[in-house]
Amino acid sequence: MTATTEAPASREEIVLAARGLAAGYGGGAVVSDIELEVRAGEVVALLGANGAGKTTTLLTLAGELSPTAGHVEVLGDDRNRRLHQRSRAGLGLLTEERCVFMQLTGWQNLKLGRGAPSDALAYFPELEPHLGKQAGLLSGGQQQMLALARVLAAKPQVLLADELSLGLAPLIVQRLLEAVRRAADTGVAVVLVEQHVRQALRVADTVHVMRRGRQVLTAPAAELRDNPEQITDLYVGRGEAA
Ligand SMILES: Nc1ncnc2c1ncn2[C@@H]1O[C@H](COP(=O)(O)OP(=O)(O)OP(=O)(O)O)[C@@H](O)[C@H]1O
Repeated sequence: MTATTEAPASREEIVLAARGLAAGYGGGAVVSDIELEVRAGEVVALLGANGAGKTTTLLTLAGELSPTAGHVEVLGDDRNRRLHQRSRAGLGLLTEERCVFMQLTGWQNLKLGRGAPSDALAYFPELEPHLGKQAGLLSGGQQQMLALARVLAAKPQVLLADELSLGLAPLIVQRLLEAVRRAADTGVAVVLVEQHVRQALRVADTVHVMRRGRQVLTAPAAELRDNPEQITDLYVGRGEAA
């Protein structure tokens, strides 16, 4: 759930940052030395092979996990806040599990959000004819659109999205990522964890590639679009600076 209690951030303002961040499970760090800045209107993609530490990083940015070192700043607040507190301040999170109430209808799902259903439908008008159905009976793509629409309708200042595209057809992935880009173009700061490298490069401004819990490349997406293999090489350690 999200809320918008802060004044909207101006472009170029850093609204989310990780400084020397380390985090993990049960006291041990599985990600370390994470340095990241996200400005209003910017889409930052976290890429990397399975197990590289993308989700762990995202959950720590959200406040689901506490840092074991370093800190996260959200909208100027560098205290170790929990997810519900960051949500109240204007952070929206979509986790890998589809954030949809399967027993409720599409409409009920939208009404449970903090934003207006009409704002949600402005992102995905194709959902409208299906909103009377129980969400559990919608397709995977429709469920994901519903989840993203509900979060975006709440007008978050920061959106963290983990593998929106998991198991979905390329055209749906494109739709979802285009909506994320549109939201960023209205000023939302976005961090996107994505497996589809080419699709991510199309919408991202900045890319961080992770390997074994560390950043191995930070670069403007535009520099990588013609050579996405450079990224997947890094997944397996090829092309990494010695
Ligand atoms: N709940 C957990 N408890 C213990 N270890 C975990 C937990 N979740 C993830 N890990 C471990 O942390 C490391 C990083 O996992 P993480 O999910 O952050 O990677 P990822 O890059 O998001 O991978 P994927 O693309 O497969 O989701 C992995 O070694 C993983 O096994």
